Amino acid sequence: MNASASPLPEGPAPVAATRRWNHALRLLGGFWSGREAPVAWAMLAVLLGLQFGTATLGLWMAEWEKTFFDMLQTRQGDLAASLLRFAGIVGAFAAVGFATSYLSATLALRWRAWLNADYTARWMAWRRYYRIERSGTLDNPDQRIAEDLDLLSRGILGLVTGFTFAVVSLVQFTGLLLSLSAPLTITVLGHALVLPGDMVIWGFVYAVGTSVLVVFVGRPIVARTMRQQHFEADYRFELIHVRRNAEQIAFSRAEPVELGNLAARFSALRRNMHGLILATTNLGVVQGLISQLTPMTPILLMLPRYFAGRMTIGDVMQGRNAFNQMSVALSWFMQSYGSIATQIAIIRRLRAFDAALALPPADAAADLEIGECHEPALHARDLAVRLPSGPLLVTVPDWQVEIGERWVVRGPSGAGKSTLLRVIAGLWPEASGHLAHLPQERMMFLPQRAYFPIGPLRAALAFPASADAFAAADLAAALARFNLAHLEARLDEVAPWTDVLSPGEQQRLAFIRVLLHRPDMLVMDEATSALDAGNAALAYSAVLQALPGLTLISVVHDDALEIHHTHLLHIADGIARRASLRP
Ligand SMILES: Nc1ncnc2c1ncn2[C@@H]1O[C@H](COP(=O)(O)OP(=O)(O)OP(=O)(O)O)[C@@H](O)[C@H]1O
Repeated sequence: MNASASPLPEGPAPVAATRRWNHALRLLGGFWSGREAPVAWAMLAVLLGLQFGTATLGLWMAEWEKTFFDMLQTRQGDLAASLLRFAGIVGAFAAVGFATSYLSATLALRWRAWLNADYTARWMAWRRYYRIERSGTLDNPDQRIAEDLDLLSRGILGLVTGFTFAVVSLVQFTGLLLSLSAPLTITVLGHALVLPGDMVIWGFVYAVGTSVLVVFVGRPIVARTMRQQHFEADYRFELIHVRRNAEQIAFSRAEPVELGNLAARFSALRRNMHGLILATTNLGVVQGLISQLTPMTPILLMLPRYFAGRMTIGDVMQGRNAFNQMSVALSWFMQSYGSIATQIAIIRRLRAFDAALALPPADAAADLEIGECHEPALHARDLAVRLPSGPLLVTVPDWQVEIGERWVVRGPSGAGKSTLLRVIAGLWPEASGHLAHLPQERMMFLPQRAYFPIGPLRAALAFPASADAFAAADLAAALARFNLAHLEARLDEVAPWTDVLSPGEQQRLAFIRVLLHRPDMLVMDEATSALDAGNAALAYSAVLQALPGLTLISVVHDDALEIHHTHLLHIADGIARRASLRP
C-alpha cells in the first residue's frame, strides 16, 4: 500500500495563517512586486505626476485670475492674450483630467484582474470552494471576489492619488497664501504674539472647523454603508435562492413563504437605507452651506486690507483661490477617514476569506491514512467516519473490494452511505483509520446530480476531456443507445444543461460519459434514482457490457438493481459490514 496522500488538483501552496499587517502587505503587495510590477509602478508614477500637474494647473489658474482681475480693475492689458492663456489652462485641465481618470481606472482594473486571478485560483485549488461551503465557515465568498476586490483596488488607488494631490496642493497654495498674508497679532495673557501668515492660519482654522462638522454629521454614513452592503448581499442571496429552487417552490405553492422571506430581507435593507438617506441628506445640507460659505470667507478676511489699499482686486481673487484650495487639501486629510474605514473593513473581510482559503491541501489526512493501491481496488480498515460536529456516523472494520467486483451499498436513510462515498472521494475530512484505493485518475464518481459545465452539449458529454475529444459518430451512437437520439441535433447548442434537461436525461448523459471515459472503477451514489426501471436497467447493462472488468461501488435504494451487483455492503446501527445478496 502506498501511504502517500492521493493527489489533488494542482494549485498554489496554502497560505500560512497571517497576522494583520502581514496580511495587508501580502494582499496589497502581491501585484506590486510580481510580474505586473514594472508596468504598474510606471502607471502609478505617471498618475502621481498627473496629480502634481493638476495642482500646478490650479496654481496657474490662481495666478491668471490675479492678472485678469487686476486688468479689469485698471482697464489696462491684453485681454485677448489673457483669454488665450485662460483657454490654454482650461484645455490642459481637461487633458490632465482625462488622462487621470483613464489611467487610474485602467490601473485599478489591472490590479483587480490580478487579485481576481489570485483569489479564484486559491478558492478553486484543493476543492476549497466545496470545503468552505460544507463547513459553513464563511458567508458570501462570491461577494468578496466580485465586489470587495473591485472596491479595494479602486479605493486604495483613490486614497494614494488623493493623498498626493492634497500634499502637493497644500504645499503650493500655502506658499502662495503666505505671500498674500499679513502678520497676525494675538494677545495671550496680556502678551502680544505676532504670527506670520494670517490667511494661512485662518485657512487652517476654517478647514479644521468645517471638517469637524462634516465628520460629525457624516459619521453614521460609514457604518451604515457597510451594513447596507451586507443587507444587499443577503437580499440578493434570497432572490437567487428563489431562482435556484423555482420548480420546488412552484410545486409546493410556497410563494407566500418566499414572499415573506423576501419582504423580511428587504425591510432590513430598507430600514438601514432610510437611515443612510437621512445621514446623507444631513451631510448634503452641511456641505451645501460650506460650499456657499467657502468662496466668501477669504474675501471677507481680506476686505479690510483691500479697502486700506494694500491689496488689489487681483490679489483678493488669487487669495480667495489659494485659501479655498488650501482648505480643500487640509480637509482631505480629515474627511478621507470614511474611505479609509471602508478599506479597513474590506481588508478585514478579505482576511477572513484568506483564513478560509488557508485550508491545508488535504484536510482528510489528519487522522486518516489514505493511499493508493492497485490490487485490490479498494481496502478500508478500522475506518471511522464522523459528523463535522464530532459524533461517530459509521465505522467500517474491514472492507476489501477486488478488481472486477460490483458492490452495492445499502442501508436506511441517513445511515451514512453517501458520506462513505465522500470519504472515498477525499471530500470528507472527519474520518480516521486506513483507506487505500485505485489512483483517482482510474476512478470515476457519479453523484445523484451530475455536473454539466455551461457550454455546448458536446462539451458537457466529453467533460472532463475537451469538447472535441470524441468523434461525433461515437457521441451520436451513445445518445441513441440511451434513448437520447433527440439530443444529437443539439450537440453544439450552448445552454445551462443542469436547468434545461430533465433529471433522468442528465443521469443518462452521465452514463454516456462513463462509456466515453472507460474508468477502471466507478463509484455511484443513487445515479439512476431519476430513471424508470427500464432505463435504469439499460444504464447498468450498457455500462457492464462495454466495461466488463469494471469495479463498481454503488449506493442504490431500488431492490431491483441488486441483481447487477456481486457483493453487498450493508450499513446499519453505525457499522458497515459485508452481507449476503438476496438470491
Ligand atoms: N455537510 C454536512 N454537515 C453535517 N452533517 C451532514 C453533512 N452531510 C451529511 N450530514 C449528515 O450525515 C448523515 C448521513 O448522511 P448521508 O447523506 O451519508 O446519508 P445516506 O445514508 O446517504 O442517506 P440517504 O439514503 O437518505 O441518501 C445525515 O444525518 C446527514 O444529516
